[in-house]
Amino acid sequence: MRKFSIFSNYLVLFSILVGIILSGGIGYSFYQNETLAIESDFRRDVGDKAAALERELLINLEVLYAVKGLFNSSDDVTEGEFRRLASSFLVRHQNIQALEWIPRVSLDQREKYELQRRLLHPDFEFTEREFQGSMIRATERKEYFPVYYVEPMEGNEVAFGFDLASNPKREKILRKSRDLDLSLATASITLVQEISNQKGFLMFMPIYRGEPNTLIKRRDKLIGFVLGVYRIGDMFETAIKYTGAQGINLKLIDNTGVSAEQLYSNYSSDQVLHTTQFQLTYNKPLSRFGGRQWTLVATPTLGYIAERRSLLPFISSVFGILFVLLCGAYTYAIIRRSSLIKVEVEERTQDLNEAKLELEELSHTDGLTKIANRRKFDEQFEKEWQRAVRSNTSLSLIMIDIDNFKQFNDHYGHLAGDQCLRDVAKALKSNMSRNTDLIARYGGEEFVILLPNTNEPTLLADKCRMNIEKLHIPHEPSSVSEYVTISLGVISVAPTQNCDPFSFTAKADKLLYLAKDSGKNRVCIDERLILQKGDVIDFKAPKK
Ligand SMILES: Nc1nc2c(ncn2[C@@H]2O[C@H](COP(=O)(O)OP(=O)(O)OP(=O)(O)O)[C@@H](O)[C@H]2O)c(=O)[nH]1
Repeated sequence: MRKFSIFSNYLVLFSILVGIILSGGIGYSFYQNETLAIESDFRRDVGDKAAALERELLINLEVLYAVKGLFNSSDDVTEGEFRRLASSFLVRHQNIQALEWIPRVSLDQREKYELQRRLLHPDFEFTEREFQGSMIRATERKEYFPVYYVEPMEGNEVAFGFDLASNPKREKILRKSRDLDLSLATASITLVQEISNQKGFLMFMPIYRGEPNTLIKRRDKLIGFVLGVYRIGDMFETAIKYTGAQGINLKLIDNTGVSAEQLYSNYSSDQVLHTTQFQLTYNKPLSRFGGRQWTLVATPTLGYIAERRSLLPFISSVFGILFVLLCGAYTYAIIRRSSLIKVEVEERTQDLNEAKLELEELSHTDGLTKIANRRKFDEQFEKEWQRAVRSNTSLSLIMIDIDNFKQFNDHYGHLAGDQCLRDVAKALKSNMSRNTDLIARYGGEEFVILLPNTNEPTLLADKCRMNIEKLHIPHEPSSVSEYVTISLGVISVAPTQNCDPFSFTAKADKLLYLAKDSGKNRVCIDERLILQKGDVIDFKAPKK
C-alpha cells in the first residue's frame, strides 16, 4: 500500500516534469517560429530599403542623362545654357552637390579654351595639384580634361579649371568610361565643402560626337564628360526616409575593391553594441551601379525585435506549466484521498473483524460462568468427533451435574446459586491442562468436559469431583454432603464412520444419571472402556 503510494507520487512527479518540459518546449517552438517570422520581415524591410536606395541612385543618374542631352543637341553649349539647366536640376535634386562639364581638350586647343573662359573668369587656367597639395598651372600633356563649367560655382572654386587627367586615378576611370561608353562612379571621396563631412562619389558620363560603336571610334569621337558630384549620406537618407520600417541599423559598404569600404552608416558605432541583434545581421547587395558594387548591411535594433515579439511563447509556456501543475496537484489530491480511504477501509475492516471475533467469542461463551457455552461445545464436539474418526484416536466425554442444586437455590437463593455455578466452573476449568480439552456449561447446573485422545478420563473425572468437594461450598440441605458435590458420567470411544455421536452423548448423560441414582457425588464409567474400536460400551456398574 505504502509502496503503491510512493510509486504513485513518483509517477505524478514524473508526469509533472514531463508536462513542464513539454510546455517549455511548446513555448520555445513558438519563440523560434516568431524569430523566423521576424527574420523574414526584417529581410523584406531591408529589401525595401535597398530597392529605395537603388531607385534614388537611378533618379539621380537621370540628371546626367539630361545634361548629356544638352551637349548632344549642340556643339557649342555656352556656360549660361549649362548653368541654367544644371541649376534647375540641382534645385530638385538636393543630393547632387555639383554638376560639371569636362571637355576633352588637346594640347593645341588648351590656349583657346583657357582664353574663352577668361572672358568671364580672368584668372581661369587649367590646374593640377602639386605634391605639397597646392594648386598650380597644369603641366603640358597631350590631353586635358579640365572642369570647364561647374554649377554651383560657390564652394567649388578650387575644382574650377582642375585637370582631371592630372590625377592618375581620375584619368584611369575617365579612359575606362570613354572606352566602354559607360557611366562610371569613383570610389568614395570626402566632400570637404560639406558641413557634415559626408562622403560622396563622382559619376562620369562620356559624351561623343555621333554614335561611335567601336573602341577606336569612341576614343576618336569623345567630346568630354558630364560629371555629377553626389552626396552619399543625403541620397541614403532621402531614399530610406519614406520606407516604413524603423529601428534598423544600416551601413552602406562599397565592395568593389579588394577591401570593403564603409560609405555611410545611419548610427554611430558606440551605440550599436547594446542595442543590436548581431545574429540577425543581413547583407543585401544592391544592383551594380556605375561599375561599383555596393552592399547594404542591416542589423535590427532591440526595439525592432521587441515591436514584433508577442507574449504568445511566454503565455503558452506559463499557462502550460500552470495547467500541468494544477492537473498534477489534482491527481495527487485524488491519489492521496483514495489512499486515505483505503487506509480507513482497512482500519474499519480490521475493527469489524475484531468485533466479529469478539461477537463470536461472546456467542461461544456462557454469560454467567465465562466458560464455553453449549453452542461452542456442540461445534467443538462435531470437529473433534470427525478428527478422531480421521486420525483413529479416542474421544472422551465427562458429563457433570451439581447435586441437589434446586435445594441449594431454594436455601441460599439464586444469587448464591449463580456464584456457586461460577465457583464450580472455575474449579473444573483449573483441572484442564491441554489446549485441546474443553469445558463447557451444558445447561442449567450441568457441565461437560470434552477430552480428545485421552487415556485416563476417569482419573480426571474423579479429580474434578474431589476438587469440587474440597471447595467446601456449604450445602446444608444436601442429603449427600455438608458441601456442594457433583456427580459425573464418563465415556470414551474411538469413533468410526459408523458410530453415532448423538448416542455417544446420550450414553454419557445416561451414565451421569446412573451416578445420581447410585447416590450422587460419584463417577460412573463403563468398565469396559475402549475395548474395541468404534464400540460404545453400556454402563454396568457405578463406581465411587
Ligand atoms: N442459581 C441458578 N440456578 C440454576 C441455574 N440454572 C439452573 N438452575 C437451577 O438448578 C436446579 C436444578 O434442579 P434439578 O434439575 O431438580 O436438579 P437437582 O436439584 O440438582 O437435583 P439432582 O440433579 O437430582 O441432584 C433448578 O432449581 C434450576 O432452577 C442458574 O443459572 N442459576
